[in-house]
Amino acid sequence: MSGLAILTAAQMRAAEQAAIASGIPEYELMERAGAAAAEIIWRAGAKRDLLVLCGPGNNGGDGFVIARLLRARGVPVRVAALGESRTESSLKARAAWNGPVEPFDQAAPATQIVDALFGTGLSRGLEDAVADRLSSLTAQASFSYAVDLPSGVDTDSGALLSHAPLFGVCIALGSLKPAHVLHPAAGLFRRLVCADIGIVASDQVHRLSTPHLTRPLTSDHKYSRGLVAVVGGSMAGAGRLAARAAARSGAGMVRYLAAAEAAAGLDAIVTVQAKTISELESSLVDGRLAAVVAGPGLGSDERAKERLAAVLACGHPLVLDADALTLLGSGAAEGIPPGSILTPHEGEFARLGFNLRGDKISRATEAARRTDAVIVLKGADSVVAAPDGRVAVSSGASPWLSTAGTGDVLAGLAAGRLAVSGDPFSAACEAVWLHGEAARRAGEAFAADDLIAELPAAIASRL
Ligand SMILES: NC(=O)C1=CN([C@@H]2O[C@H](COP(=O)(O)OP(=O)(O)OC[C@H]3O[C@@H](n4cnc5c(N)ncnc54)[C@H](O)[C@@H]3O)[C@@H](O)[C@H]2O)[C@@H](O)CC1
Ligand SMILES: Nc1ncnc2c1ncn2[C@@H]1O[C@H](COP(=O)(O)OP(=O)(O)O)[C@@H](O)[C@H]1O
Ligand SMILES: [K+]
Repeated sequence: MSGLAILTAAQMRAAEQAAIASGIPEYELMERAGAAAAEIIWRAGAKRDLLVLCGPGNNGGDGFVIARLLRARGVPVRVAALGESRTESSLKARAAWNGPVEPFDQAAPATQIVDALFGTGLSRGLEDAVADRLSSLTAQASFSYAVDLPSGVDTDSGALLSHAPLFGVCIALGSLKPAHVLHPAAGLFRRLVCADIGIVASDQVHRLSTPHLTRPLTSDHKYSRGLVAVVGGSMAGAGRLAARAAARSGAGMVRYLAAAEAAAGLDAIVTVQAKTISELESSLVDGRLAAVVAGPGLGSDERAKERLAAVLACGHPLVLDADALTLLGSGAAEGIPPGSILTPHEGEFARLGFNLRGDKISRATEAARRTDAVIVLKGADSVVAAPDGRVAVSSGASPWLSTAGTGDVLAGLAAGRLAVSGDPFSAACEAVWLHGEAARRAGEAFAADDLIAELPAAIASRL
């Protein structure tokens, strides 16, 4: 499963250098980038008047190419530059522009605006006056495009180095960058398009793509399709949400290992009384178990600790979430069975005690390496990282997911997919995608239970 590649600024520069070494001149890359962007702008805005804001580097160079090509198609184009062009290619692009260049601080608004001020070379925030003017010109335009990146964002972390407006379209050049998928930068445009300019890049880190799921075989039976156990705890509702999500994930069978007299809320789920540690231990002794979920509603007292210890000792691939992560704390680097998945949100991630700084992709990748488990670092931009360095980043999930219990649903779903395929990275990717798709189908103001009801349709859409 692989989607669009995501490259850091340094990786993008290396890929660009490799393309140049293979015989494509840098200026040719700029012409390709400008042509691809001009085509997208032409299709959206046709002959509406256009203002291109050009910065001093190659992002500005792309802007001059866009201006020239659209003017040749009959678009009334004006160009405003922020100072002189400073790179060889941008000087060439500027020289090829056959119209006037206005000073940036005096440019009048236009129906369409192109932000080609800064891209991957931005090293610090824009000056306030520049950021304010960019925002004001963008707000006054009906069509707005950010070339490569909205000016003011940090390419590798998605942080805002200065304030930036909301753009209609962001035109990523050559490949995606982390700022296209990580918040807050990923929230600065309504639509993202990636223009192919002939750069070849590894997709070790990529945008989460739509999964290809398979139907059960005629030879399948409930155990071959995957047996999931959900470890119940003191807050039974959370465990039941996980169990019911697992039951609608495509897995063959779900057992709910109850800590109290409570059924799982779906007759198809087999409730096993596992109040005592020895009951829990013996219910986990089953070679057919393909995935065990623990954490949702587990609790944080001594009993919960003992239950978690029994789970960690069982040897089956685990999905650990919520209280299990909090109880693990800094013990997460040891003792997690192979093939497991951890699904922390940022708060739980911090409690795992890795003391990692930096962008979300790097932190999740390092945590996956240290735990030898797949990490799903959740949020509006969920990062799925495998110990071998593969990463998939999901963006664009419904903000309505920020409601209680949706994480429990994700944990059960991940366990179900893990039981089906046995591959923790693809299982986690499938779960995050299906979770997002179920949310899209559930619409607005849904409860976590409603999300579960949408899972079969979400799965059906990918068969
Ligand atoms: N990497 C590639 O493969 C390609 C890159 N292209 C374009 O080139 C861009 C990168 O170009 P550059 O590396 O020249 O960088 P940028 O054009 O993003 O800007 C860097 C320039 O701005 C200055 N600068 C940085 N932060 C500033 C600030 N806050 N205020 C004032 N000046 C500041 C720097 O000193 C440098 O001169 C990409 O985003 C893309 O648009 C395309 O031309 C084609 C291919
Ligand atoms: N603003 C948001 N936009 C998109 N998805 C979100 C947002 N906030 C949370 N989510 C998703 O919702 C789920 C919440 O999980 P979690 O925080 O563990 O909640 P709970 O513990 O209540 O189940 C995660 O899958 C997360 O990625
Ligand atoms: K830009």
